Amino acid sequence: MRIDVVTIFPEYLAPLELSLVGKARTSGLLDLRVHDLRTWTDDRHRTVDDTPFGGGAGMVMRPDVWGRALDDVLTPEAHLLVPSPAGAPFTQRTAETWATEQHLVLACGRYEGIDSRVVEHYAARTRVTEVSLGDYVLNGGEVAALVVVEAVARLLPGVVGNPASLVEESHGAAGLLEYPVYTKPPSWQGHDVPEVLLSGHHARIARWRRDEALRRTAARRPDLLEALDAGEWDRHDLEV
Ligand SMILES: COC(=O)c1ccnc(N)c1
Repeated sequence: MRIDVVTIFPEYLAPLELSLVGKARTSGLLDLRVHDLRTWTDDRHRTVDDTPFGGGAGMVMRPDVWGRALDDVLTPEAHLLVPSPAGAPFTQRTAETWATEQHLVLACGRYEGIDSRVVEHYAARTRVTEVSLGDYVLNGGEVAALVVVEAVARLLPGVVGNPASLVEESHGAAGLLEYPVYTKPPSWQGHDVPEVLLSGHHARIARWRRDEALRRTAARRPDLLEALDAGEWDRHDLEV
């Protein structure tokens, strides 16, 4: 998979040289390219913004600079992603879908955002999605780009050592939050690991984990349970 990120702060994306995503780039599993938007400016001051039509505070990113950048970076198979608080919610399901794409391009806005004609222009010739991480505002799209790239890249075959570890995560296939995890020592600060996990009885352990996932989800994210097909579980499961 190829991912391009266009930003005025390329160094914001430096963490993607580390750990699993960094290894995926080195191994060639992920072709990640980070571009400085100022490459496509046309003046001595390398200007990327201007005052907003209609007045108001702040500055807006210019369409001409973004147009030259995206014309260079986009390919026919690209999906253009624009992080924005006004975007569609980014979820694990979104990450799973985007992990099957050939080419993602992330356009990171700053200031008050990118001139709206940029999305309008490219929506007529490629797939464009404005994407939101949640109901809050950031100073720019770069942090959102880090999240999207990590959430997608880790799903690419070969990136995570043991694919089985992707199955039982929060928001995974079962649509539940993940169960609590423990390691040595069996007792720590007076807290003991649940006995069942030391029993070696795999069926009981699996049942305990499912019950804990259901209990946590019901307590913290009842909205996720509403989304589950009612036939897949019964509320009496929680009164064990
Ligand atoms: C400038 O971008 C944002 O503020 C942003 C991007 C993605 N998700 C958000 N919740 C905010």
